[in-house]
Amino acid sequence: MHTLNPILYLASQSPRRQALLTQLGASPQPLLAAADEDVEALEAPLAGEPAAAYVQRVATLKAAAAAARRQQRHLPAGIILSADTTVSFAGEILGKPADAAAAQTMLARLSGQTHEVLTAVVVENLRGERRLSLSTSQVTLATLSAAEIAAYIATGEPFGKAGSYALQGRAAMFVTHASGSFSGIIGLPLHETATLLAWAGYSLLTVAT
Ligand SMILES: Cc1cn([C@H]2C[C@H](O)[C@@H](COP(=O)(O)OP(=O)(O)OP(=O)(O)O)O2)c(=O)[nH]c1=O
Repeated sequence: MHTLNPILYLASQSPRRQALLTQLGASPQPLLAAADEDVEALEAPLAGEPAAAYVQRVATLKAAAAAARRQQRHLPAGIILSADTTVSFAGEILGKPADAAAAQTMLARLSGQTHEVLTAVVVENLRGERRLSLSTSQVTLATLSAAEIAAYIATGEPFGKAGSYALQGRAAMFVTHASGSFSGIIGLPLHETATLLAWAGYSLLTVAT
C-alpha cells in the first residue's frame, strides 16, 4: 500500500507541530534552519504591529525561508508547511518568555483575564504558490496566586511557549474557558491545516492502492 502524496516539508523545529501533523496521518519531513541561520530575527514584532498581522507575516517569512533552504540544499520538490503562534492581550503581543522573570510578568498579566491565541499557518504548493489561514481562539485563565505562578515556572513548561503557558500541559488546570481551536492554541490549527493541504494536493484521508 502506498499513497500518491507529494513530500511534505515541515518548516518547524516544534515537536508539537510534527506530532499534530502525524495525528492527521501526514508524514512530514523536517526542513530545519542551519545553525548559522538567524531564525530568531524573523520573530521580532514591528513597532505597533497588530498580533494578527504579526503572526501572518512571520509564518509567511518562515515558509519563504524554508523554500529557499530546500532549493539551496537541492532537496526534491515538495509541499512546505509553516506556522506561527502568538498570544495577544490588551493590544500587546506576548511571545515566548526570555527568562523566568518575563514568564512571571506575562502570567501575572494573564491571570484572571481572557486573552487571544493566534496561529497563522502557511502552505506552499508544488508550484510555489502560497496560501495562509489564521486561527484565533480565546482563553480565560483563573486568578493565579504568586505562589502558583512561581511553582508553574519552576516546572520549566512556560519556556518556548507563547504567553508562557501550555494548554496541553499543566496549565490546563488554570484554564477556566477556551473557545476556538484547541490544536490552534497549541501550535497548529488542524482543520485549517487540512484544508490548506487539500488545496496543495496532499490528501489525508484517501489512501491509494
Ligand atoms: C499558548 C500556547 C502556545 N504554545 C506554543 C506553540 C508554539 O510552538 C509556541 C510559539 O512559538 P512559535 O514561534 O509559533 O513556534 P516554535 O518556535 O515553537 O517553532 P517554529 O518557529 O520552529 O515553528 O508556543 C503551546 O505549545 N501551548 C499553548 O497553550
